[in-house]
Amino acid sequence: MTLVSEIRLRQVLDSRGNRTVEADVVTESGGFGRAAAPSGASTGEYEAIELDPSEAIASAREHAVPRLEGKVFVGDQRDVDRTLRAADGTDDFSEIGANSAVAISMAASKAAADVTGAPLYQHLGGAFRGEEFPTPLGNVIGGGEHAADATAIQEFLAVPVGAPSVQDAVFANAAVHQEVHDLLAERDIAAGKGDEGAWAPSIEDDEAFELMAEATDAVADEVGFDIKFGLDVAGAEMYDEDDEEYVYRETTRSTDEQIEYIADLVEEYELAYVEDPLDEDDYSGFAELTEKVGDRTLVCGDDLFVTNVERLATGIEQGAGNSILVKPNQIGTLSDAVDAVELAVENGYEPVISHRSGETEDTTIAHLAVATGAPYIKTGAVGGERTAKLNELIRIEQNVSRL
Ligand SMILES: O=C(O)[C@@H](CO)OP(=O)(O)O
Ligand SMILES: [Mg+2]
Repeated sequence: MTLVSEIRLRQVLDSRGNRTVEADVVTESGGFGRAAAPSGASTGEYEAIELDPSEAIASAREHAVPRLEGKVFVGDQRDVDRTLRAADGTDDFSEIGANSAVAISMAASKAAADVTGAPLYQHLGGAFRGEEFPTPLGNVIGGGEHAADATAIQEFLAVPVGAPSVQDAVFANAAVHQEVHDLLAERDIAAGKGDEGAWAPSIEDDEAFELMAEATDAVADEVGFDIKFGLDVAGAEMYDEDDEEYVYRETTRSTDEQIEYIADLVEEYELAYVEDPLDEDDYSGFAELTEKVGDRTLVCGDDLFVTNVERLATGIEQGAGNSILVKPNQIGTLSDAVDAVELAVENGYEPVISHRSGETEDTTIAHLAVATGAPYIKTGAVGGERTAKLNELIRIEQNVSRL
């Protein structure tokens, strides 16, 4: 075991051109790891706190770095993460920032993997990992908080359920993205891209459903395996608390109507996945929808659970959802993220390891997905910061990844 000898923190750019925290961790034996914090736009109310990167760095240098350097063994991830929590001293990382915490936590894991010479997924998951791979959920049409004047539903995601390999799955999602572009062009609909590289046309959700159905069918015919699709509704972003209704482009829906609407969509389009169909406080709405369609589709909590075991435990108690989105920066450390995966799996909830809308070229989540044997990963379909993770999965599948 080797001690952390030095932690360097700096500001770098994320995919939106915003500043974010990058950490380097160096060990006494010369191991090295580097990681950067991603950042959300449709952030949940109960997420750990992201500070302005310069404040996060200053605070981490004052409170966390002195407790880690020369004191903590880099391979003891739980101790690294416990030390970050103790240095912060709050429940939500509001002192050093979840952005500093997650960058240091992930960089430490990479430094530890470097020391042992193992790929990161093996360091995190053990010698027998690397046989099971997640199905990638690929965002191909989107709007909500990720693009102005586009669909009300935040993400329409291709789900290549029948793909024989990660590589086939990743290529299929990119092909669906391309097919949607061609269908939009045929209909003379102009579209730029949203924050995650999905097409962001100014269309009603109904039309997006048609496009997704057509595009996934066309690509499935070409590749010869089944491709379904799913949604991130990002319900909390469309919920108007005063009027107690969900606000779409041209219409509004009460909670009951929203549950009915989503259940009908699951039926009509055989949706494989529905994330945040309801507001982040609505455990009972989630439970009602799960009761209706949970045997046919994944009902996933993102803003509902925020990768937090306490919130997940409440959901499990109430039967709210059957799946959890896992974003390390939402909770602050890798240990916390793994705890959420483990609690989910023990209770029959499917974990989906996820990127943020603001990303970097960091590939930690690809390794985390393989390390935990997660059945799904959500990390976009195209765009350098998205393909960084997807291409890393392809390399891991070929067993040629390092860091
Ligand atoms: O809502 C989400 O699931 C994410 C990622 O797609 O978006 P953001 O990072 O903006 O919260
Ligand atoms: Mg979401």
